[in-house]
Amino acid sequence: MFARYLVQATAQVLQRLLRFDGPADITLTQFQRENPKLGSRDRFQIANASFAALRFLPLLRHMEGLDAKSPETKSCERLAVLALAMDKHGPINLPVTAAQIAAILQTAIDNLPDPEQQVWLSASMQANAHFNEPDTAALQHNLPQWLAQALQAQYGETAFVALSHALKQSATLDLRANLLTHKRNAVAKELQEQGIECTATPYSPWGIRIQGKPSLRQNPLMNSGAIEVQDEGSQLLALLTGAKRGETVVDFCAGAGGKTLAMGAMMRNTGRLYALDNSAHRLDGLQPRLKRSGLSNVHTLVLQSETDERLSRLRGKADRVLVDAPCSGLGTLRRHPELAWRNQPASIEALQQTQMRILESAASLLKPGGILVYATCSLLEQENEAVNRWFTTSHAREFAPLDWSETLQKHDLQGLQTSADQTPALASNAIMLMPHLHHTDGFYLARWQRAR
Ligand SMILES: C[S@@+](CC[C@H](N)C(=O)[O-])C[C@H]1O[C@@H](n2cnc3c(N)ncnc32)[C@H](O)[C@@H]1O
Repeated sequence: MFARYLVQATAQVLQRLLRFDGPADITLTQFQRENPKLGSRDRFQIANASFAALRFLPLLRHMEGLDAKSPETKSCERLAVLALAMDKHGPINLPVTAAQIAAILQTAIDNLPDPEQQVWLSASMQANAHFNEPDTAALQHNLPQWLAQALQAQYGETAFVALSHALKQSATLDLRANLLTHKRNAVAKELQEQGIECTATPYSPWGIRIQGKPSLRQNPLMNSGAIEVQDEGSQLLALLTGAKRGETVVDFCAGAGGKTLAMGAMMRNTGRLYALDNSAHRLDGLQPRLKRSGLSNVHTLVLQSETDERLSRLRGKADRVLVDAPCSGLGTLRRHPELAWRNQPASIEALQQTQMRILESAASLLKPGGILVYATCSLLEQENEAVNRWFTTSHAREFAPLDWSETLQKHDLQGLQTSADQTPALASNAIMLMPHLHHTDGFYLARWQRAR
């Protein structure tokens, strides 16, 4: 049976999450901090149920929504019961069937702390017995209509179904071994000796995939800088920049430095690596990680804007520039399911303008022959291929699109190349990492070389 306090706590979290005014993981951490008496099992259940609710919101609303006029608190309690039941029921197989819905509702009935709710749940069960599968596209993909339409048009029906299913799964916990100071095998062995099951990631030469979600916060390997939590896709993005010893490399949108740290290790702590961002708060997050990493070749700079005049010092100097652009983050729905609901078509248009402005300024930092990499964790053509086309056309005299085949071959990563039935046809200088194909977050990468 679900304890009454557990339903209430989950409902309180949902009430905050459904305002869609911030990242879900931060809201959840904040709630946990405010409620220190919750045990670790409760925290785990609340987190799982809340994420299930964000992933399957239309489905839960459909199951709950027979009495749509119920006040917000009551509605959140109902959603909490359903989300806890969904989590207890186990993975949802898409397409959702009437039998699956009935099983979730039955789990809810069987575990109710409050018998009053049985009336509502029984009514829901009866109504859902007439659930008409072909009429419920939105309940199958559980995405906002505008987003589902955009992805369907871009990827085609088969790939869209596989992709939307993959986006509903919870992401694996991936680590990057810090090859500056450690060997991947040695780190993996130490984790195993601690009782943490893990394997090497399929593509990244630095990656370790953990089974389950053990807490690593106090782990000595973390404290010593031997490991960083980083999705395999992010690791590959850093790898594919090709950063080398002795080079001048700019990470234009460094944030808390996930890719900066990986590129610093690739450069073997030589050369100069600039970590830039317009958010001081995000760059602050890099400092403790830098300390642990053993890197001393990183220089951070908080930008006023992408055209900050202090950038003139770097103009024409860089061998490589990475633009890990601010984007919708729709490729990361496995870990940030709220982004499906926080983004809107108008916000995508605004993002595209920012992406172009940043790319324009970042390109000016390259020396002749230097390489520019543009990346997003978006799945939308507007933030990816459209920006690529714009840059290629508007800078045709100075920047040549550079395809990826040589680099993929060098790292034995030909498996990353997708065919036209898996992703939309991509420009010759672009590749995508996809949750349903590569089991990473979704990433788009394009690159160009500056004329010599
Ligand atoms: C996708 S995130 C980068 C993530 C980071 N590279 C990592 O690996 O953790 C995009 C970053 O771009 C930064 N940003 C947004 N607008 C910017 C601008 N105009 N100039 C520079 N950075 C900007 C954001 O603060 C954010 O940290």
